[in-house]
Amino acid sequence: MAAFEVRGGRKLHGEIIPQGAKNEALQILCAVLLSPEPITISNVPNIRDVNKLIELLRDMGVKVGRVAPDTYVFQAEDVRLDYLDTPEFVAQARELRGSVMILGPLLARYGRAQLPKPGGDKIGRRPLDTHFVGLEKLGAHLTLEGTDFYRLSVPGGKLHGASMLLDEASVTGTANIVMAAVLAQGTTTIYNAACEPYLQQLCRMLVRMGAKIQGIGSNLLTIEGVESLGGTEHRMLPDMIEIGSFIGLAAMTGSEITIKDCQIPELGIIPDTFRKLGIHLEFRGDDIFVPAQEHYEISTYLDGSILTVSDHTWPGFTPDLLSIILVIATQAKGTVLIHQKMFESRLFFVDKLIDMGAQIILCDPHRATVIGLDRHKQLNGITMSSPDIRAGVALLIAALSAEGTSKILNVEQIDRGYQNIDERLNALGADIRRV
Ligand SMILES: CC(=O)N[C@H]1[C@@H](OP(=O)(O)OP(=O)(O)OC[C@H]2O[C@@H](n3ccc(=O)[nH]c3=O)[C@H](O)[C@@H]2O)O[C@H](CO)[C@@H](O)[C@@H]1O
Ligand SMILES: C=C(OP(=O)(O)O)C(=O)O
Repeated sequence: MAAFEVRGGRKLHGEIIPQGAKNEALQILCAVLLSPEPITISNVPNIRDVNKLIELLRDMGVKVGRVAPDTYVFQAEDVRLDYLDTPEFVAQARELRGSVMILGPLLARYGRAQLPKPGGDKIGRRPLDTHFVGLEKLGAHLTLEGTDFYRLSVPGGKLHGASMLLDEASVTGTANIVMAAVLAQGTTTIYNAACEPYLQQLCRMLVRMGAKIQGIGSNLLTIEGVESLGGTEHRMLPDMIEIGSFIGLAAMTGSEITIKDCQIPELGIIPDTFRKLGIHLEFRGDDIFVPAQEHYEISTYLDGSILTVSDHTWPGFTPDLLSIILVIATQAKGTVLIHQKMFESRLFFVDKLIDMGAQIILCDPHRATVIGLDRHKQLNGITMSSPDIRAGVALLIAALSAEGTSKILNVEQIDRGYQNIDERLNALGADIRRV
């Protein structure tokens, strides 16, 4: 297990370029299974989860060529369905959440698919029912083996369009159903579809491949199935969670940082949510400039009551940035209630922040009240372990702002989603050693 040794208390300075988006990449990579023609994808982040999915696709028979450090060409001409029966496949698919999105494309193109319960962050229950109910509505037949192996087949070989109202706007669930519906016979309508930018990116890529999708960006998608899809080129958006993490890092360490090429219109309410914590952000063209701020003050509601920051499906605030919001609130002036509605085990990492000296009350698994220290007292460096990808980065931010040295164990969690984070932050003046 790798660890980071972090000497805190340094001011960072300079420019940083966000990586391509992890959660977009996982959708887009699965979509290459839909066509026998070459698909070129650029701005691919070099991170564990993405590399594992690329390896999985290669092992399934997809031709993979790396034509530049961040650009790959994929061609799924001969997919080896027999690979799905091997223990190697099961082990690979279990390692990341994104593997679940091979189901839709495989069913649409080959009429069969299977998967063990996928991996990803252990942050509470992560049901897949929306995926399966949607695929069943399109005509797939699901067989469950135990509670953690799913086999799907399509009697007659071809999916059929259907109308459906999803019980929740699941991101990967919507992606799976869309990828199945684009090659189904007839028309599919998906109401209560997730509509976040990465899903819009997926839909736009599918349209360039020949799919017929209407309503992109809304929660009502209408898809007219086509016979086959062709190749295309696609460029990944910058990772909005990384952008938010850098904003948080700058605020917490009192540093001046410019985050380059953010595609600001795609960030939704993320910038304004940071502003509610009193963090100044300036848009300079497509860059976000975060000035060094000695103090930042959490706003209240108009009637003076304590602010709540909570997650919601897009266009609400993403759950993946709540851990970052929570950590930066520990050094703000004022109080905020963090309400993580979607996941029930994502706030337990606050114990580590409390050990570092932060003032936090974990009210219940979903809610934590943070009473900001307003820098009257710095956090203390400690040894801690990274429980999940976003808590891991929140702890890294805490360690970079803390007095003394911290050790963060289990940084593989951070490596799942942040590209060379130690080197990139050291280039801004941080002192992080991988040990
Ligand atoms: C690989 C990938 O893309 N992972 C992201 C994806 O996961 P993923 O697609 O797995 O997450 P889902 O959107 O399915 O659901 C997230 C959680 O929220 C709950 N839920 C969801 C929708 C809803 O309307 N109500 C509700 O309560 C679900 O039960 C689940 O517990 O989306 C999540 C929610 O943005 C992000 O945290 C993950 O980083
Ligand atoms: C929860 C996350 O990832 P995954 O769904 O891959 O576990 C995340 O990216 O914050």
